[in-house]
Amino acid sequence: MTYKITALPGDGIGPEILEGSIEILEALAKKFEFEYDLVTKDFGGIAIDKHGEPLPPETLEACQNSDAILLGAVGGPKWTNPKNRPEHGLLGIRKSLKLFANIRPTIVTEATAHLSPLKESLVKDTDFIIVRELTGGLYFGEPKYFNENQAVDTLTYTTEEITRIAHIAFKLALKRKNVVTSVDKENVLSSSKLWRQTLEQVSKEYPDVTLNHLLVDACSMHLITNPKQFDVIVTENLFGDILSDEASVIPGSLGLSPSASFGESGPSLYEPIHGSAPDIAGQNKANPSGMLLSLAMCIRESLHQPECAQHLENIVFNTINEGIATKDLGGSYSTSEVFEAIKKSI
Ligand SMILES: NC(=O)C1=CN([C@@H]2O[C@H](COP(=O)(O)OP(=O)(O)OC[C@H]3O[C@@H](n4cnc5c(N)ncnc54)[C@H](O)[C@@H]3O)[C@@H](O)[C@H]2O)C=CC1
Ligand SMILES: CC(C)CC(=O)C(=O)O
Ligand SMILES: [Mg+2]
Repeated sequence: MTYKITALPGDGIGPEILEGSIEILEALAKKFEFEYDLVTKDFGGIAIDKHGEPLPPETLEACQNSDAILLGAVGGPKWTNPKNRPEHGLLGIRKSLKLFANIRPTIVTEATAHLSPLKESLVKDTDFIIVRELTGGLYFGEPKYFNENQAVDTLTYTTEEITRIAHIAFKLALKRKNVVTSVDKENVLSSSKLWRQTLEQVSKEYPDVTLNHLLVDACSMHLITNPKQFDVIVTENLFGDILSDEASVIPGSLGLSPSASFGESGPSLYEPIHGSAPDIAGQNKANPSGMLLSLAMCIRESLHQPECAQHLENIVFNTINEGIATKDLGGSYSTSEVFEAIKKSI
């Protein structure tokens, strides 16, 4: 079977980390003897410049006809029109492909604990997954507008939206340590009251899984003071966005954290959790690890090559442990030097 992949490099450091990762995929496919067809499409700010919109129909169609999508990052100071921003393309693709479940893992082994700015003893053996609801909540709620005197965003969740993401979290926990921590703001938000109530309801179908609840403000503290307590964290769109950037500090850098987004069916999307990093774009300084670990998730989940995925993950961490790392991890290597070292290891 030849899998179809659409690559969306996007803006800023997006092309820098995705183009090198595509070369790594080529090398891995040769070694592990599998085939794929890859097309690259305009997306984000570059698509606004070339086609007048961040998610042109041709790009969406290519994604819809793919098994997997690899995405760099979008956005930047050049595109500030509130009605036509690169970020709208990102929300658009997630909604159009119904990618409601965003999986963001945080893993720290004995070998990688030294990379964290936090105490090694505190982070060693951390292994949790944030399951972020990705197509509801504040980013999508209507009405949404701003004028001179007032701005409105709407936070809406339905029982159906909460139920389907809850099932993802519980099923994941069954394959892990059987603990789900649901994060909300139930003390003040109506949507969080429904969230908590629905999580309790769904939990009845998973008697072997323990369900805990945390308010989001306290969770943000627990995450970096005792990250080992978590197994699966499930939360709504905005909280998951914020908590996952915070969680990226635990293994060492925002540039290290991967993600995968799934729907009920259709293509899945793989992207690092960081943005286009305009402050370092074009300088060959970006850490490509988050992109490469997202590629590994793609190879495992969409290309069904678990050995290859494991091989890539091992190489990414071995390379860093050999000291071949970018500045965000305390190293002095460029993006292209890291890619070269990884290619050699394959
Ligand atoms: N999935 C996406 O495409 C996302 C896009 N964005 C967009 O990206 C743009 C920039 O947003 P920021 O708030 O600056 O967030 P950012 O995630 O792009 O950068 C935050 C900080 O982390 C650093 N950083 C990020 N990725 C890195 C990497 N791979 N290696 C080394 N350092 C890295 C940056 O240099 C910066 O100092 C905005 O337009 C934002 O809307 C933000 C988050 C996600
Ligand atoms: C445009 C934002 C919602 C992107 C982002 O920060 C994310 O998905 O992590
Ligand atoms: Mg984010």
